[in-house]
Amino acid sequence: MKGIVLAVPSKGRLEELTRDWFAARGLAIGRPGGARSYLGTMEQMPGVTVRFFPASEIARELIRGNIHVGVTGRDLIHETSETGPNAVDFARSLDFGHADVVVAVPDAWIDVTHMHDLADVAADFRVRHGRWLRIATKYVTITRRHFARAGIAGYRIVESLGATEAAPASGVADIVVDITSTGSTLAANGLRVLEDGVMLESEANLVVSRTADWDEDRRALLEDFLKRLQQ
Ligand SMILES: Nc1ncnc2c1ncn2[C@@H]1O[C@H](COP(=O)(O)OP(=O)(O)OP(=O)(O)O)[C@@H](O)[C@H]1O
Ligand SMILES: O=P(O)(O)OC[C@H]1O[C@H](OP(=O)(O)OP(=O)(O)O)[C@H](O)[C@@H]1O
Repeated sequence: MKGIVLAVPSKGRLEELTRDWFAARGLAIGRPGGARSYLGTMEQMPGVTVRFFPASEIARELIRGNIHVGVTGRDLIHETSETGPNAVDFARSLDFGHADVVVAVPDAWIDVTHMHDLADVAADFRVRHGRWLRIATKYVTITRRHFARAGIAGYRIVESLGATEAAPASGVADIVVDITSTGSTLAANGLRVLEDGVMLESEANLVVSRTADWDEDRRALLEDFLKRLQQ
């Protein structure tokens, strides 16, 4: 029988929580080769091949159809490509990895509380400051979509791979789009989320690829797998 490939996070904050989640449902994931090995085991489901990838690569490979099922953040599916959400099914939310992708501005921008205020700022920015409004983010796709919806076109994205919240204070950008969970990183950097600035609510999900190679055997296996996780 043909099997299915399940990808789980190899590192980062989702790794341990994912393994705990499966173990709690009687489907323990083993990593016999240790933390440096990228092949795992799920003894209770012999048809399932477990692979370890970074969460962002899991999103990309699910969309491309190179893996059948994976655990990753909802935000990463939306960010990886505009059409990402159409290429997958969010089979279930896993109740961890909760975080929001938000637009945040410096506390000092007291008149800017909503996206429409930001639209006014962006429209004037070039005349006032001689340059475009700069947004620091690693969420480029989500930012473009959300800003287009809000009718904001006058901005430039400064791609940031870490410590995004530091960008306004260091003069690298004016505002940020980033993920927030407790809000403490934004607060510590003197930034405030706009009142309608939540662009996406994310959490870890069990995601099924629609573009992967599915046949009858694999569908039956998926059904069995999902049934065993139903609790
Ligand atoms: N502070 C947070 N609290 C909860 N979940 C978060 C938080 N920050 C990010 N996440 C979620 O965790 C997932 C990414 O996890 P993580 O940063 O460990 O992944 P990664 O791909 O290994 O990261 P990187 O390669 O950027 O280090 C995303 O879905 C994101 O929404
Ligand atoms: O709202 P909070 O609970 O403060 O969490 C938000 C922070 O968590 C993430 O950073 P991470 O720890 O992944 O570091 P990074 O800068 O390397 O992405 C995110 O980019 C924020 O900086």
